[in-house]
Amino acid sequence: MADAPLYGRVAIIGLGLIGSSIARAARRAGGAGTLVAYDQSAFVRARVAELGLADVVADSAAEAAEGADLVIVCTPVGVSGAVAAEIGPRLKVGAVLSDVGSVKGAVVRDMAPHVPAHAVFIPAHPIAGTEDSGPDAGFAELFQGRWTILTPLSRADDAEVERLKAFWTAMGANVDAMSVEHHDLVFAIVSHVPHLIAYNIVGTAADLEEVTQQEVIKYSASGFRDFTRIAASDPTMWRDIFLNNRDAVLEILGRFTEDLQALQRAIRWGEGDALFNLFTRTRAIRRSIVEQGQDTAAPDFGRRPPAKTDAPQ
Ligand SMILES: NC(=O)C1=CN([C@@H]2O[C@H](COP(=O)(O)OP(=O)(O)OC[C@H]3O[C@@H](n4cnc5c(N)ncnc54)[C@H](O)[C@@H]3O)[C@@H](O)[C@H]2O)C=CC1
Ligand SMILES: O=C(O)C(=O)Cc1ccc(O)cc1
Repeated sequence: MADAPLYGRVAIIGLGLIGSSIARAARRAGGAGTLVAYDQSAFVRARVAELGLADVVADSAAEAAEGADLVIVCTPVGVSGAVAAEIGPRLKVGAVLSDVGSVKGAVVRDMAPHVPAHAVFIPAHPIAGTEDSGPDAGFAELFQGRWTILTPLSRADDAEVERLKAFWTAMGANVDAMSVEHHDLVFAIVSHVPHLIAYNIVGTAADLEEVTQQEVIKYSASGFRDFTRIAASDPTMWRDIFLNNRDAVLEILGRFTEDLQALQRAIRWGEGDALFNLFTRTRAIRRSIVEQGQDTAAPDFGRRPPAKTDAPQ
């Protein structure tokens, strides 16, 4: 990290898990000269002050954005357009506006119209998080060794994209760039639909009358436990993700449903080879993720060493 901070004044709007982690990580990395925070919740603003997460706690998003070199919107994606409408007119010449939303197409659609020509909008998405929310859930190491995806809108922004990339790199992230459309399809399959499946299976178990709530909790030291962690993720955030990445999620869900029906058929007709071949392929995917060190987001629920053989038992 160079002696001078990458940005003089950084404003963070929304100080939940991600916003407060950026505040902590940016301060530790020396990425910001002055940190300004605003959250619509008075409770969160008070907590940010108590925890000393920012130099200034502003009374409105517009006040936070005033004079900032970098503004990062860290709210649920459903309100990012309204936040941009409020801060857009207050962005100074040369300011960079960014976000952390899990969806990019809808965020660009909703935010970009409010960005003045004298500012630069660079959407971003850190692929790091937990099932927890709020300013107390954040931590400075959250982005360490994780990807952050930038979806720049124009080659004209290249110099600012490099500076934002350096900001995320200083916080420990690996940074990649891709188009908005590609982002939304990729994260529909690797993040959004898996969350939907977790919400669904936990909901199905909760609704089952023969299995009591007690047994669900008692015997959940298996795969189901991993699903319950994911299904504990923030309801507002995930409602907004599904409503705002509708097309990509529906496309992947369509394929998923077809594949699930094929599995159903294989079980019904005793097609063991079809099951075995799929499970062998999926085991290889898991192993390559582990080898690449990308399995550190979730707690380790008693993982056993891999079996020695892949032959059917
Ligand atoms: N939680 C996760 O694992 C990840 C979340 N994201 C994205 O980060 C964003 C924030 O998520 P979290 O930090 O997890 O949520 P969170 O629920 O912990 O924090 C969101 C904060 O935004 C505030 N807020 C809501 N509306 C606001 C408004 N109009 N003006 C100002 N503040 C407002 C809330 O009071 C809350 O403190 C979401 O867009 C989400 O898609 C991205 C990567 C990972
Ligand atoms: O907690 C988990 O397992 C996550 O998958 C965290 C997460 C949630 C949403 C994102 O857009 C990125 C990461």
